[in-house]
Amino acid sequence: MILRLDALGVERNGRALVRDLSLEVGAGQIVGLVGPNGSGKSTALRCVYRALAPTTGAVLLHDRDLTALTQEGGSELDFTVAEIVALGRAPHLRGNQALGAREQELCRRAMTQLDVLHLADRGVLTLSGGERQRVLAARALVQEPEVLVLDEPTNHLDIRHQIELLTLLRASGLTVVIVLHDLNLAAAVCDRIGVLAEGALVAAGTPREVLTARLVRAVFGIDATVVPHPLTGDPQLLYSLGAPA
Ligand SMILES: Nc1ncnc2c1ncn2[C@@H]1O[C@H](COP(=O)(O)OP(=O)(O)OP(=O)(O)O)[C@@H](O)[C@H]1O
Repeated sequence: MILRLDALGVERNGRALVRDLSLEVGAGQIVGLVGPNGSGKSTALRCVYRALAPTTGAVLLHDRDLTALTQEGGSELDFTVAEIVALGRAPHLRGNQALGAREQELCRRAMTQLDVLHLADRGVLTLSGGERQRVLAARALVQEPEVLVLDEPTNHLDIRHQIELLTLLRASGLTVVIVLHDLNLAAAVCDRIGVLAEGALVAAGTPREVLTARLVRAVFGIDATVVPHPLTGDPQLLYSLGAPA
């Protein structure tokens, strides 16, 4: 087990934002967190990438408590796209060492994969939401991280770029923890899904085990018809709007 959330709890102002959350992420797995707005997904992820210290419990990377490790900060002021992506290599370089040929090739490949190479010399502050999101994904990829933690990485992306990003994640073999709102995309990309409601894990398992009409009704309060995807067999949810008044 690479990553383990062990009875994680986060409290703020006497309110439990995350309660007793335990979840395991195996090597090479893509584990999704889904749930309604405000259910604690981002708060849980913040504990994983150490932006937030849990009130109780722990996040363990290879059985080592992450809160004991140092935190690296990052700022994204007015850098160019190429500079931001290159910053992803910083943890692998010594001091002010410049990027070598292999490093530059890695950055170039990631920018090509995320379709931002043509933006290499643009300032990040001038980008659209989706372009910026893709630049941040390219930076994450060039880090060659042991665990990639992504909070709604498809936010702002058009459907082609959503599919391309998730396809890339699948092909990367990386261990990924990802928050997604789109349950159909979550079903397609995740090996396992954890469902949060009011800060607590209410279901966890494969997409097929978890994404049932009953669970969607109970957690999201909506009716959905769940059908197997005709090509992949993944559960897919069909929604219909209420009848017009
Ligand atoms: N620092 C904080 N102080 C007080 N309340 C907070 C703080 N951070 C988050 N919250 C509250 O905790 C709850 C969970 O927030 P969180 O961002 O984890 O939800 P989420 O599941 O990621 O939601 P969304 O789907 O809307 O992105 C929300 O009600 C939010 O308002």
